[in-house]
Amino acid sequence: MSSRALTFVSGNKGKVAEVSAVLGGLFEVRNIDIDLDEFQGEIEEIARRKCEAAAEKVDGFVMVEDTSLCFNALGGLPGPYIKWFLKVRMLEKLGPSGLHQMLSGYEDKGAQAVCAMAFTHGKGLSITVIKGVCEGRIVSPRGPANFGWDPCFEPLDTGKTFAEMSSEEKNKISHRSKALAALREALEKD
Ligand SMILES: O=c1[nH]c(=O)c2ncn([C@@H]3O[C@H](COP(=O)(O)OP(=O)(O)OP(=O)(O)O)[C@@H](O)[C@H]3O)c2[nH]1
Ligand SMILES: [Mg+2]
Repeated sequence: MSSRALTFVSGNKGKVAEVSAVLGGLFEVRNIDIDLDEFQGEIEEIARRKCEAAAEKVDGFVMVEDTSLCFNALGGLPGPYIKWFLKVRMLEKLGPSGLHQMLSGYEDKGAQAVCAMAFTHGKGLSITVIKGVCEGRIVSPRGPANFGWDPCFEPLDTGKTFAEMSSEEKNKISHRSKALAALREALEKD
C-alpha cells in the first residue's frame, strides 16, 4: 500500500483529529468541511449515501464517516440521530448529562458506539462501507466535555469514560479506531 492522499469530508474537528492520528502515517489525510446531506436509514446506508454525495463534490480518493450511539434500552436509538439528541433544547442543551438522564427509567444502561466509514476512489466507482463497534454503557458524565458524548460513554471493562482517557487510550479501543483498522486492512487488499 503506497502513501496516497485521502480526502476526509467532515465538519467535525474531533473526528478529523482521530482519523489523522490513526491514518496519518499511511496517508496524506486532507480534510474538507462540506455540509453533506445525511439521509435517514440504517447506519451503513447513511455512510454509503454520504460517500456518494462526497464523491460528487471531491475528486479522487474520498472518505466519510457517520457515528451512531445506540442505547440497548431504546432498541438502538438515538443511533444515527445522536447529533440531534445532543442538541435538543428542552430548557437547555440535552448534552451528555441529558443522555444519561434519558435512561433513568431503565435498568439497562448498555450502549454501542458505532462508526460507519465509507470510501471510494471516485465518483461512480464502488463504495466500501466498514463498521467499527465499541460496547459500553451510559454513565453520569465524567471528564472534560471536549467531544460530543465522550463524557457519558464508558467502554466495557475500562472504568473510564472516553473523556477521561488520553487520546492514545481512546484510539486503541474506540469504535472509530476499530473501523479504521478494518479500513486499513481493506485498503491493503485494494
Ligand atoms: O463523544 C463523542 N465521541 C466520538 O467519538 C464521536 N464521534 C462522533 N461524535 C458525535 O456524534 C454525532 C455524530 O454525528 P455525525 O456522524 O453526523 O457527525 P458530524 O455531523 O459532527 O460530522 P460529519 O457528518 O461532518 O462527519 C456528532 O454530534 C458528533 O460530534 C462523537 N462524540
Ligand atoms: Mg454529520
